[in-house]
Amino acid sequence: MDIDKKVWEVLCSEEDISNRLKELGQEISDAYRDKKLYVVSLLRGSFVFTADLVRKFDIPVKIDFMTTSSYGHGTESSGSVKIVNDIKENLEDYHVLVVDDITDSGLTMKYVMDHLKTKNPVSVKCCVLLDKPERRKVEIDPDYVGFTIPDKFVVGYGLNYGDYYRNIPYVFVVTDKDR
Ligand SMILES: O=P(O)(O)OC[C@H]1O[C@H](OP(=O)(O)OP(=O)(O)O)[C@H](O)[C@@H]1O
Ligand SMILES: Nc1nc2[nH]cnc2c(=O)[nH]1
Repeated sequence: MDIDKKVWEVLCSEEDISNRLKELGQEISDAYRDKKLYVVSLLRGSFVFTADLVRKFDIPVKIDFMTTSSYGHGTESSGSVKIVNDIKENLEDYHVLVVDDITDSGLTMKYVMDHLKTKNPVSVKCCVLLDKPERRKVEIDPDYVGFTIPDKFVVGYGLNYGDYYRNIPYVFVVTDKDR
């Protein structure tokens, strides 16, 4: 895909995202009030979403990061998820909320949640900004979803294309100029 020969179509604007994050932040705060919450954010894609989401919480929270990788520079999952960097903290006694930018095939989230369960937390749930259920290869139904989106490769707000565009403050899809 040569991105210069494409049209950018905004799918979730900055305003859409900001409004939805306020709702999600409240919902999650209410669900975990008086519980010990540990957010585990999956780098690299979720760094923008996590930073904005946790600032909407009105409860205390611990935050750590794992680096996972399965797409490389392409638009299709390699099918195998790598944990490039694991978290160091002991999760016993904590309710874990895994935060990621997108669930597509579901392979990353399933793999990470199964991995974190071996660390004996009280519970493991997940929150994703974008859910693309049409693409699922494994059974997973995210607990908190910002937006359910169609089967399109999306970019921006943390999501990359060829290692670029993560800093664009909204989510967009790329389509052919002559469409
Ligand atoms: O549901 P899946 O098909 O597994 O896809 C979702 C994963 O793909 C992307 O990560 P990627 O492996 O591209 O690494 P990145 O976070 O560095 O962008 C994205 O950030 C999710 O973690
Ligand atoms: N940038 C990007 N990464 C992904 N990883 C899984 N699905 C997607 C997607 O639609 N866009």
